[in-house]
Amino acid sequence: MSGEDTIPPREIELKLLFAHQARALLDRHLAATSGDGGHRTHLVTTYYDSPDLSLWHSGLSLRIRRAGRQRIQTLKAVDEGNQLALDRREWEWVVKSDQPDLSVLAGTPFGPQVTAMQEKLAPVWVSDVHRTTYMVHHDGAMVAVAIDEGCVRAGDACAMVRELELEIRDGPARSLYGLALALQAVVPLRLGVLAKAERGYHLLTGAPAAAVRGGTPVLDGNMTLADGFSTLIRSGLGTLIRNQPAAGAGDPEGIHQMRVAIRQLRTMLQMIASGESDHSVINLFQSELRRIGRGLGEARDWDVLCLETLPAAFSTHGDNDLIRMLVDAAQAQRRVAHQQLFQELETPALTTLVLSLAIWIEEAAFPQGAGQAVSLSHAAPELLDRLARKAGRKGRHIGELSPDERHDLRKALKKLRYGVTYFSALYPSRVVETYVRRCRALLRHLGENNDATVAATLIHTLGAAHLKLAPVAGIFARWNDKRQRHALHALVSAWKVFRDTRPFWR
Ligand SMILES: O=P(O)(O)OP(=O)(O)OP(=O)(O)O
Repeated sequence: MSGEDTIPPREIELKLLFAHQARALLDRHLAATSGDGGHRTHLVTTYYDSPDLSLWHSGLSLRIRRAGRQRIQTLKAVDEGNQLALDRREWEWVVKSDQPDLSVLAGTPFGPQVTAMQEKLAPVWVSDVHRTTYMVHHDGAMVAVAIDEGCVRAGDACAMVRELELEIRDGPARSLYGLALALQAVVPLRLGVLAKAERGYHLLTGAPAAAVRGGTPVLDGNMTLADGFSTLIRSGLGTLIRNQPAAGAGDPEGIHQMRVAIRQLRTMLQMIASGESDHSVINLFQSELRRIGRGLGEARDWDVLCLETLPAAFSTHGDNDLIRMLVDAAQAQRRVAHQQLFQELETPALTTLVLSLAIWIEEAAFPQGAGQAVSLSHAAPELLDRLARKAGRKGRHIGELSPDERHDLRKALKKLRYGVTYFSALYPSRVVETYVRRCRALLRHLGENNDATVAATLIHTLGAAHLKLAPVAGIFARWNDKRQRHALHALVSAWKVFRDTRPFWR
């Protein structure tokens, strides 16, 4: 590739993780599929940056790779998208030494920025992998399938690498998903999202994998409804998978973001289903999303109790043995919920679901019937009306709703808020903002209510398992009832304001 290209060269690849014992089977399968024994190389790649890692912080990685006698310098602009596959701008040059040659960067948009740091650049981490590459034809595409085994090193720290990289060489990028799913049928695989440079960064700094907030893709009113749904689902799948490392490390925000992504995906599938007569495929996706969402939900409930509710409930009580016992018992249950979640995330089920959903939308298995070909701006009012009507129905007699009915209202309102946010670019921002602000206020009070209801159930479970905790569970119950009464009061007022807000899409 040349640094002079006006269209930046891109690298689009999907990473998959596999277990050690799957290696031999993978090689046999790929050798049979590609019709050759694979090409083996030993790649030692040194990444360069300044002591304060400014290249990394500005989304760049600069490296020199030794493969045999050859040295290749690569500049990659870190993927900022939110898709399943990593999609990065990449420039490569053959160079003569192990020192970066910055003169060649002049043809890239980052030349001046990197050159200004010339004096400061030094090796920061190294990836050392044995790679076997197979060229595989799949569904009209040519894909380089590389099996990498080795490690990433930073100082004395080292992390094992065992991954499969599927890189599109020719043909549509969506073929990566189909190939990944085909390989998934041969050996259990899990989607991986950390580039080797990212692993080096975590090793060097000790920073854990961070949660990623799912952005809302901006939709254009001229897009078809089907394209709008595809864009949203792609983005939801990206958020789901990209939070897996943080969630798998027990980061509450990673777990939270995965749960939010599941809810959003379910909302979109429900919107798609509303225009279709055959729901069988959508129902399958929904039930798997619901199942995985349940594990995330349980872990999230214990997180909220331990990290927010209990500290707030006992903030004025000082040190007390029974309170400590209650907190310890809650923490123990939280660990159990996390363990169950980690086990689930270690299975290939999430990867299978995500790849199948990606294929379903990319390969137009995605339903195009019942008005999905109309423009978004044409379809949005009807869709939003439907969501608003449902929320309106569930909010009637708000002051008298049971906890379950309030929960239903909360779910309906969340769907409405997602819908409003997705289509917000189609309307003037001022009117959208007022509507969203009021909807959010309502959801906040419903959330407080829900937290109180969930907390009461969880504390009841702990109290039943440890009878000694009865007095402290009683103190908690009084505090919890009081905050729930406040939240209910605020909810009724917020509902009246929201109910009188004009739907901006009409
Ligand atoms: O060989 P590449 O360019 O795919 O790069 P890599 O060493 O596999 O690193 P990354 O994890 O960034 O794809």
